[in-house]
Amino acid sequence: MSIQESTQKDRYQPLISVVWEEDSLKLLDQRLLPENIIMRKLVTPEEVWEAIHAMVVRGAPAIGIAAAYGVVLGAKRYAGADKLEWLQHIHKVCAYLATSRPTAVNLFWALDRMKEKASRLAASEDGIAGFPDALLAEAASIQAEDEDVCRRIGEHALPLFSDGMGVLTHCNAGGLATAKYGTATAPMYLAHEKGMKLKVFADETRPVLQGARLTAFELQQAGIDVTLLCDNMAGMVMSKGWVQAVIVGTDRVAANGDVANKIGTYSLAVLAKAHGIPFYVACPLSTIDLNTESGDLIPIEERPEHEITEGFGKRTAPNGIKVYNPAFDVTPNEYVTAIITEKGIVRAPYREHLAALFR
Ligand SMILES: CSC[C@@H](O)[C@@H](O)C(=O)COP(=O)(O)O
Repeated sequence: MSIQESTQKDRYQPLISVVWEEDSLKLLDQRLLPENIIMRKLVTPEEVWEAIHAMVVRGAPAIGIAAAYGVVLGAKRYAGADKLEWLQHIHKVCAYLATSRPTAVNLFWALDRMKEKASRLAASEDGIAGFPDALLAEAASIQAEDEDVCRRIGEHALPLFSDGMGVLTHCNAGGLATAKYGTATAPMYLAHEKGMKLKVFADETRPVLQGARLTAFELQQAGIDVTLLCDNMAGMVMSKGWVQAVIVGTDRVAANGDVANKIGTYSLAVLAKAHGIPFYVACPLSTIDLNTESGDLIPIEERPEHEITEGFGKRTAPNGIKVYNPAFDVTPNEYVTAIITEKGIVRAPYREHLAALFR
């Protein structure tokens, strides 16, 4: 991957993870946070593929946004004048970007949207010269809409919280994973804006540490009360009565309400149920996949073993040890108290109520 680096000298807040600037895509390298704030400049779809695969950009909505801009970069390569050929070229670029990560359905959703836009352009009377700009406008809309959607998720979720509540979250479903606000963190930001004080507990989130490196970082930067926990401390903290709600994001919700999210989410949901604590999932409609009937059909990414054996930059396991490293797990719908979307709060029976959101 040939990625050019440019360092942001001044810290700004909130950090925006995906930026289109001067005909190129700039991604905040989330692997390097919180120590280094580095934007990487990408100019080809291959670089975007690698950035998604290597988790330079991560989090379901941000992956979708980055991929949409990847299609724009791919479109620039077509030099011919044949509309059908151009459309075939766009389909090829989309099919390629779709192989970068398997679980977050937002990736496929965003690529489908780019393909639909390309089909409309190809069928129009417009000249092919204007197509790249039209595709860029579509990618920019995906990003702008995500910011609005996340804010609306926050507005719907806010009444579930009250001053002084302890709220536990896992992984990073924050501003860094979206255009802004995040999904699970949106009510935290909105509560903060309104002067409501929540006590947030952020799970460290082994093995990649999105909770420690990203959630703890972005909430702390925003001035929100956040306490970092190792994943195996959640039960103890719940048993002390410090947590009144769990809220997480998701990479894909199946038609029956089963939820795929960062590995460790399922254990949290079971713990929450055992302690009588509501377990909320916050996501945009673009994360709900009615074409996947149930959670067991969601493709779960397996990641390299070094994330576990050398996760802290130092070998912490014997050489040659067998390793299992699924990046996500599936929480069965019976553990999910509610799913909070931009269209409102959905409760069981999920199959019926999720389908109604799309009518
Ligand atoms: C709003 S982001 C929702 C999910 O994508 C998030 O919770 C998550 O599991 C991200 O996993 P990651 O592997 O870091 O991409």
